[in-house]
Amino acid sequence: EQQEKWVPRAVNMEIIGTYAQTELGHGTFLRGLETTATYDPNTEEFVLNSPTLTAYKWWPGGLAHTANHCVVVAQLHSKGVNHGVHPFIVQIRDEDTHMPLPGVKVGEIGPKLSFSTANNGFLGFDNFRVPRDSMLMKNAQVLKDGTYVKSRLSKLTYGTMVFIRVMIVTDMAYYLSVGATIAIRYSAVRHQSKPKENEPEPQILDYVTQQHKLFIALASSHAFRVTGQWLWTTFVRVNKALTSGNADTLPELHAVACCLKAVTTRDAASMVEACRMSCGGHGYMTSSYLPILYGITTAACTYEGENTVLLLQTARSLVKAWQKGSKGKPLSPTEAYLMDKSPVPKWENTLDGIIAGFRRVSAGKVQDCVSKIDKLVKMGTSYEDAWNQTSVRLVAASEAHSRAVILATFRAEVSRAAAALSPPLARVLHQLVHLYTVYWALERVGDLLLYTSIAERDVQELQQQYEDLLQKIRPNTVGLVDAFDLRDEILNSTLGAYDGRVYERLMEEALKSPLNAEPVNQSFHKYLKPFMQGKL
Ligand SMILES: CCCCCCC/C=C/C(=O)SCCNC(=O)CCNC(=O)[C@H](O)C(C)(C)COP(=O)(O)OP(=O)(O)OC[C@H]1O[C@@H](n2cnc3c(N)ncnc32)[C@H](O)[C@@H]1OP(=O)(O)O
Ligand SMILES: Cc1cc2nc3c(=O)[nH]c(=O)nc-3n(C[C@H](O)[C@H](O)[C@H](O)COP(=O)(O)OP(=O)(O)OC[C@H]3O[C@@H](n4cnc5c(N)ncnc54)[C@H](O)[C@@H]3O)c2cc1C
Repeated sequence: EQQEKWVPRAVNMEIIGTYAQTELGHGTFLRGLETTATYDPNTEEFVLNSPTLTAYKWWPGGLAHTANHCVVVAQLHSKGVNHGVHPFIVQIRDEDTHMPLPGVKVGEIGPKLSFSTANNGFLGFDNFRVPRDSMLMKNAQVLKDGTYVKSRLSKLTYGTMVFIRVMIVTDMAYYLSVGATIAIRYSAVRHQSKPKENEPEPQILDYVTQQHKLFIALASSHAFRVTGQWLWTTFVRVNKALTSGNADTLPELHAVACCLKAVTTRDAASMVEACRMSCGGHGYMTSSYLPILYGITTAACTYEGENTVLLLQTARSLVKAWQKGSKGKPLSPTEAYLMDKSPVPKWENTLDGIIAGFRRVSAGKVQDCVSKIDKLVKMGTSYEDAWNQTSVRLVAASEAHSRAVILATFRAEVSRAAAALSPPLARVLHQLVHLYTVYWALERVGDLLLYTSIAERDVQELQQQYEDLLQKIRPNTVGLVDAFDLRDEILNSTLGAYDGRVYERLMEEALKSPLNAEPVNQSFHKYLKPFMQGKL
């Protein structure tokens, strides 16, 4: 019924909404949100209120001037009882005049690192009344007399966030494809230095250090696209089960969505920054689009769940799985490897060997965390304090788990798809899987030395494998980014345009600057000249 009321109006853009959950005082700790929705049975309305400054909603995208409705997450009070946070759909602006409704205080939060077009806003309520059916009642309900009917599963309130986190993994694949396209095309056009005096300046793409900076971004885009597809399929399956009342697989989805969102956003932000730096000074130009792209990707490390908090959510699941498995109980498919108690096998410098190695690392880290927590608790430390004292290791265990999931998924999905591909295409994609896997083995060689039987000669061989792969991928690099098929209008970059006219585009953009409208800028007469004449 509520969907019939609201969805058609949202689809035809009569309703422009945003998701107003975060407040000035709380973004992570949802149970600490202060906005209240108090039910009045006499009028069958909820009274929304922002009792403090920190209760003001702060951040929602489009809230300042675009949205005329929003989903507000508030503490639901009925018959004198606080039933916790629940979502409400609330009209905040007049649909004709767009004026804020009486009792609504709304505005823009100010300049940010990026997302300058998102008009993120603040929102406060002063005893603002909304009808009872504003409460989104799919999970929990409030009856006309104020009786609260609890959700069959309180965690379903958090469901929106799982959906967006699942989408973010695929978003990161896209952003990395943009960054890699810009930086690799620029690196094919840019010539610099003379390592061989009797030869012309080479393409900077031929410097192996440049390949080291950029090819991992290219490979990660494919890894995250493939992992994002797998995660979406998992989400659809879990959601289907939820619809029929079965929530058994929700905890596993929540855990894997948390760590994949955290790891893919952090990797995307750091790799886009590497793409920017690989373009030298021109990468620092706004017209290159790389600074803006960095601002977009680094924001994802914070929104939809701050990365550390999410990694700790996954760690919570891994510790619980370890404890469950230690009692002989079955584990979820993505965590089942934690109970592999077989002896550490001889190390193999193969994809399967490395993936198995990362699973050993994750399981070993989880076991170390459980042991440390148990030891602290036995010494009289509270579980909460023991958890906090172990949290750096817990985050690392979560990251290792996430990497094992990405490595295994990337390899499995490309192997499965390869049969339907032309041999040359299959070969190139396998090279990207190989590069991605060996890159992370070398990045985390310390962990592999701690938890597997990898030896020094294996590491040396992996380093050589990696350098050989850079050489093999080089000839196909520009073709691989062209294959993303990103139009110039989408890339929005002087460095990444398909025609490679980098210098002409840089100059064209520079000349558009208002500061070039006149040969002597007015600042000379207002400030420089008086200063030079000692009058300032
Ligand atoms: C193109 C670009 C577009 C950009 C758009 C950007 C839009 C951005 C929007 C936003 O940022 S919206 C706001 C996002 N905010 C968050 O994600 C908040 C993050 N915080 C939390 O999720 C929670 O605070 C917390 C981390 C879960 C901790 O809260 P709490 O202490 O109440 O919970 P716990 O005791 O840790 O866990 C309770 C229980 O619930 C399970 N659980 C938690 N979250 C979920 C979930 N999302 N789905 C399913 N289950 C969840 C958790 O595992 C615990 O279960 P048990 O272990 O007790 O069984
Ligand atoms: C670009 C952008 C768009 C956004 N859009 C929206 C939106 O549309 N709607 C919306 O509701 N919100 C939105 N947000 C807000 C976003 O969801 C929050 O900023 C995010 O959830 C983090 O919460 P916080 O800002 O309170 O940070 P905090 O939680 O205060 O984090 C600060 C630090 O504390 C640490 N910390 C917090 N809790 C723990 C813990 N339990 N254990 C260990 N460390 C901890 C964190 O790791 C972090 O280092 C947006 C934010 C950004 C940047």
